[in-house]
Amino acid sequence: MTIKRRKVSVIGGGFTGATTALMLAQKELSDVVLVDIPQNEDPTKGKALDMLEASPVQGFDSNIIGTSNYEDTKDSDIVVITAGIARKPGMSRDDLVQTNQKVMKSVTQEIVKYSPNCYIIVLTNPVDAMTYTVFKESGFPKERVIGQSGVLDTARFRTFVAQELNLSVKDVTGFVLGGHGDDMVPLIRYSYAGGIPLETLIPKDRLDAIVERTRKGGGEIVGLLGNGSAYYAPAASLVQMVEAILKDQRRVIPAIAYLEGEYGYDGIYLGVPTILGGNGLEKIIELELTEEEKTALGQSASAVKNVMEALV
Ligand SMILES: NC(=O)c1ccc[n+]([C@@H]2O[C@H](COP(=O)([O-])OP(=O)(O)OC[C@H]3O[C@@H](n4cnc5c(N)ncnc54)[C@H](O)[C@@H]3O)[C@@H](O)[C@H]2O)c1
Ligand SMILES: O=C(O)C[C@H](O)C(=O)O
Repeated sequence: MTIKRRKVSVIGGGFTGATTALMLAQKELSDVVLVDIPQNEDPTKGKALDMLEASPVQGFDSNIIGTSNYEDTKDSDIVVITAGIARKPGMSRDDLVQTNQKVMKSVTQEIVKYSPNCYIIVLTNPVDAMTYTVFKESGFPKERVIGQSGVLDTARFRTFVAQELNLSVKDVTGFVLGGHGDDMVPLIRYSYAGGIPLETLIPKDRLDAIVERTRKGGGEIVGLLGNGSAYYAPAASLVQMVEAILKDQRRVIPAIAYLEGEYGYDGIYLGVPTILGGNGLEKIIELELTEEEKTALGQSASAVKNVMEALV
């Protein structure tokens, strides 16, 4: 019996795509195929070769190639989509919808052609609506098409809480519900430091400030970078999701999932707590929400629905 190496293709070889490829290889999760448009083929090959040349120093054995030929993605276990444009200062994620919808449709057709059994994880913004676009275009079951936002938004929240309390980030847990926009809903009631509820450790006004900073976390980085958006923490977030599926970890991870009645929503993709494992999105965890939390989630869902109405 031959044991096959795992293969992850990353579509879009820009900041998030290239960083994701490197992090996947550094963890030896799979071989990696980094795909960009034909005009960028040489720089994409160059990035992949440069990463590969880091492997003897760092001691990882994953292969990495750069390409614009989708045949190279054949039989991928997981395909991550980071292709498209990113926002610049003064723009919202929703301003990207028209351009990126077209990109989602074309790359999905190629993905499906060569890897009809893969799992797809979407990063491209506006990510809730782009995940929906990929779901429709692929014809895949909902368990195999998910989007990334919650791991990143939660990571930002955990970072700010750890800074506030001067504690290890490892001891801080939390999670964020809803769409990946400024109306996202960090759930304080379910957030802890070493098992101790945050509400008992941080005064309300400070917690409110942390929630607000989390909501605007993407914009804070866009403002600082000046010519693009975050990529290190987004790439790390994608890698956590890929790892949960490839290793069948059954981790509780906030992901953008297709809702069919859960939380009172039907036919939209929205960030919710899920179980990710070898079968992709194995379960959506439904929590009892307070009236205030339901209202906040409703606002976030309305923002996602508004973007979905702009889809063609
Ligand atoms: N969901 C999230 O949490 C999250 C986090 C970070 C970034 N993003 C989004 O991810 C996307 C990528 O961000 P980035 O910083 O990597 O941008 P980037 O501009 O650095 O890279 C995008 C790459 O996609 C390529 N591309 C464009 N059209 C393509 C196509 N048809 N096929 C293949 N490749 C194509 C471009 O040539 C470019 O190299 C943006 O939409 C950004 O908003 C989302
Ligand atoms: O903010 C952006 O445009 C990119 C990404 O969605 C993020 O949250 O960092």
